[in-house]
Amino acid sequence: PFMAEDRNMAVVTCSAPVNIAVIKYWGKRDEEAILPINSSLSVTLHQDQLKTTTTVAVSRDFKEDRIWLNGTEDNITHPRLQTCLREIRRLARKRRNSGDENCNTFPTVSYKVHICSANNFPTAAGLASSAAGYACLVYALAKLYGLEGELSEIARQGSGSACRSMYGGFVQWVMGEKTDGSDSIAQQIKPESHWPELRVLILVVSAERKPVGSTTGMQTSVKTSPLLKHRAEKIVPERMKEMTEAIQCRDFESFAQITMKESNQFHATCLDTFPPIFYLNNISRRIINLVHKYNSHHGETRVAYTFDAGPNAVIYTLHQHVEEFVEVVKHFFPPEENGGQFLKGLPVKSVSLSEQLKSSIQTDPVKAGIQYIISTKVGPGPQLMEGPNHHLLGKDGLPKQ
Ligand SMILES: Nc1ncnc2c1ncn2[C@@H]1O[C@H](COP(=O)(O)OP(=O)(O)OP(=O)(O)O)[C@@H](O)[C@H]1O
Ligand SMILES: C[C@@](O)(CCOP(=O)(O)OP(=O)(O)O)CC(=O)O
Repeated sequence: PFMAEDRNMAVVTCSAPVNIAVIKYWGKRDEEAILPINSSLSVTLHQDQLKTTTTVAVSRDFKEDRIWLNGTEDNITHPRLQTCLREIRRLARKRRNSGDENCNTFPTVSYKVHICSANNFPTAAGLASSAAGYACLVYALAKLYGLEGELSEIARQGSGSACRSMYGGFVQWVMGEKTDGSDSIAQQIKPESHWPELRVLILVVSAERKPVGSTTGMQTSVKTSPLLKHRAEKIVPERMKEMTEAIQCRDFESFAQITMKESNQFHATCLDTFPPIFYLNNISRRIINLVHKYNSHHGETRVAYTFDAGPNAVIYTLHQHVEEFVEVVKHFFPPEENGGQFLKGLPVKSVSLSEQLKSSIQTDPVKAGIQYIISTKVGPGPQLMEGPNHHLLGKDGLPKQ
């Protein structure tokens, strides 16, 4: 039903979400297969605000495999991209050879593939584009060839964190122990409907490209940081259990505490790396202080921060606290007058702040310290997008427009 047969072309379009880890993945035990030194856990964000869309097409007319990313042709020989293509084709061949009669409804593996992908958020903003990107690619190719079963193992080989974007809601990536990586897979802990009050705010601090990418950064950390080793062996196993329990019980206090401690320890291992890696900047550190002062003013943990390999903050909170916290952010990081829309995503009403709250936070406002906020929530996993209007490739197999 999802294949528009046109000039012998089969085409499928899918979308996939971003995920933000609350137990961080940092460090590999196998670079080639992308096997981590510890398990990790993340929240899948809603695709209404952030998503990758990918169209894949095969045709006997295509002369070679090609890929377009955000409008421009990219290098198809990228090793991780090649691995994902190879693994999907291997599965498709295996199914064909097994004599499955359904497989005649799906295209033959020998045709070349055209891939066209776009992120609806700035790739340069440092918002986990590789996770949504590889999850989307693997999911779309699997739909094209009619493949089912464990696909997170393939997405993992595109980018480690991508395996977690293969599911919605609350997802763990079990590190596994086998050398072939077949047990290093993602699993959903709870679906997106489990904790409807949970909200996510992304405070975009800087749109610059990061100085050290995740892949090389974690390589250096594995080689040089004794703290990372201790963390992987002793701390993460314990925190995985506590975090899973906090999510199951919708215990925001514990969820928030572990999330912040995890972020801080991840950045501590970056500082323990030699030479050290700095992902946080002065604005990031001001956000951390602001969150702690805000929580202590209220005498309970209402918001939690987490930072990945960049200065942008991701805030987890509950819906009843969103309006006040966004107002606090606006007050202490007043937007540029003509800086464009400050709040994107789910609507947030303006409220007034008490003088007491303002004075208990007690820091100097930093104008334009935060560029904009994306307001979103927990969301589902990858989706098949039906209907030809969604396709990013035209009938000629080339990007539209
Ligand atoms: N839509 C996409 N489809 C396929 N690959 C993508 C897509 N978007 C990004 N990528 C791949 O991911 C790379 C960017 O990944 P990189 O790790 O540098 O940044 P990031 O994903 O934003 O951050 P991080 O992975 O550290 O959280 C791109 O160069 C490209 O190879
Ligand atoms: C800080 C992180 O976001 C690191 C993500 O690293 P990547 O998945 O981008 O790394 P590669 O496996 O080398 O592609 C933490 C996390 O998402 O768990």
